Amino acid sequence: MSPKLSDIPVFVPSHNNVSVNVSNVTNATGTNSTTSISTFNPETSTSFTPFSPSTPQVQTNESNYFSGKNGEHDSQNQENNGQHDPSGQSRQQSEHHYIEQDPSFNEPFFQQTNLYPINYHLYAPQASTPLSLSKKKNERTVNELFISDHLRQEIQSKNEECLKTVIPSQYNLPVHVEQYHSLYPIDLKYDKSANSFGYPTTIYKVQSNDDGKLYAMRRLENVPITSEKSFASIPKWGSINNANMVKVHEAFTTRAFGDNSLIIIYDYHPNSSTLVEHHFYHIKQREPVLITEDVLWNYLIQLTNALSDIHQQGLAVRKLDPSKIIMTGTNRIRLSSCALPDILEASTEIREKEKNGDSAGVNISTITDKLNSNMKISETEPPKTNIDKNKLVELQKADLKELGLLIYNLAKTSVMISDNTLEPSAIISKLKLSDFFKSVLRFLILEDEEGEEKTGGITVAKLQALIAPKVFSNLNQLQFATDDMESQLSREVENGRLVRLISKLDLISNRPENIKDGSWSETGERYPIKLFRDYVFHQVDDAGKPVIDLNHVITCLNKLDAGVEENLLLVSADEMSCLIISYKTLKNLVETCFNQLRHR
Ligand SMILES: Nc1ncnc2c1ncn2[C@@H]1O[C@H](COP(=O)(O)OP(=O)(O)OP(=O)(O)O)[C@@H](O)[C@H]1O
Repeated sequence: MSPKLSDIPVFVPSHNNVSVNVSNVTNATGTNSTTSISTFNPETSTSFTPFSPSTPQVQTNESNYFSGKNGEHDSQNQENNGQHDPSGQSRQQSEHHYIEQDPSFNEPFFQQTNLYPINYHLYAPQASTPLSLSKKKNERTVNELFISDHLRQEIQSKNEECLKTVIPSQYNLPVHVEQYHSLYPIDLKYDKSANSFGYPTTIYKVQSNDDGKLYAMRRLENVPITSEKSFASIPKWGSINNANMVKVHEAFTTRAFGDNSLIIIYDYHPNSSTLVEHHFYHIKQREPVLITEDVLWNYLIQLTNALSDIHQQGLAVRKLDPSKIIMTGTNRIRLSSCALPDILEASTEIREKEKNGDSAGVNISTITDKLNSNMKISETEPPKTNIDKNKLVELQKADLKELGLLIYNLAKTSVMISDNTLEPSAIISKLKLSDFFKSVLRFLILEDEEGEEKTGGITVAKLQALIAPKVFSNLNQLQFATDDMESQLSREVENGRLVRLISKLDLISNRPENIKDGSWSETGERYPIKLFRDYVFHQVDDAGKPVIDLNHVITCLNKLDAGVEENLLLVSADEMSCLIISYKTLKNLVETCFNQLRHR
């Protein structure tokens, strides 16, 4: 049986009782009471002595005053609000406990924080199957209050990747290469394949000592670069900011690895995978992703976007290989080794000229000397690029053809082709793709010499015009994705607000330096804050089990942060004292106490 509100002994400040009508305090039985009752008034009460009569005035009958709907909780939580029940009578437990939705998860949500690897769902365990929850329209699950689990997991594992380190000596790595330190081999297979560029290649996550940021350092071993003219295109590459290209920062040679390594510094994109890894390998228990027409359109549009900027800068990619395109987020791809083919080709040309007695080259020691004196090649006066115009046009056409071949090869994986003698045109006809897509593929890879003479050949501009209708639907999806991200962000903004509030509450309550005299948290303005903290975080049910209900915590903290007029009933753990106070008053108290703390 629930007690009547009028039976509850009321907190009496040491002076100046203010009588209020408590009609807006919902009592334990859910009916409104109009009993006249004293409220706590911090302005008139500077010190508070907890009311502890020798005979408890609180009726400890079989259910206490938190046992029913009390106006502070939604209908889901009303059974979770029991504080310590001296009678020991147990009450049916709430079905909506935050933890208990997952039977395998027996620990309270904060108890697994130091386990490794990180449990990404620690912050808000996933409801077993959200679809099976029959919720009312106004009801929310815990998951809906936070950033989605999938996105959080993705961001956290990226952050984790950023923090990874190895001991340099274990991997035979230099402690630093120029201003870049904390080298971490990204490709943990540590496989130094020479397939792509003809030189063994490794890629490291590094940190710059200049700006503290992380970068990806690609190293090619033993590259015979003899002139800084090999780096002539780097400033141009560095000036390109394109969403589908990994930004190039600088290039130099170094002897830090004990050889003559060529180094290129790129933006670092944690947890990325190459298209080959993404579509053809099982990595980290992830299934290879199926290549559908939507995926192909998506790649075609993004790569066209990258080529467009690169060609406009008077450059060519020269290498459009699926192992040199990385997936840096959901459906987001980037060209990952730009500038490298330019450097290698320029250095070969220079070496050829040197062999033929041309003095265009500069000795490698000159470059290393410059590097040793901290002079970066990307910062020097850029030597003139000497790709002639006709060659550039040819290279750019080759880029588009390579793009066509890349998409064609990816598309081909979706059909079984037993006859190896089939021409590409016949294979394209067999593909289970729309006619529109097939016509774009034909345009890219089957444009014959004759057609080229008539039309001037393929260019990015022509490709852009051809795929324009698809670009708009892609744009539409992108904008939806941005909307989704924004709504996720707005939820986290709310959570950030609550973290600040919890920090304030914790800074104010139970300060160890004041425990001896008990004068800080136990009396005056701090007392209601302490009781509120217990009310939010330290409730126990009738069986003495802690009530772990995140909904209750968030609801109360939100009301406190908003400073709503609603009153709530706070009871001390020994049930000797209780008080009625509004969230608004509590909010002011928290602010006052926090400011006092700052000026102590
Ligand atoms: N800028 C970057 N930031 C973060 N990771 C990257 C970056 N560029 C590449 N990677 C990652 O580094 C790994 C190795 O890339 P790499 O380009 O060497 O591919 P690969 O398949 O090893 O090719 P190769 O056979 O040429 O060595 C891949 O997992 C790729 O996702």
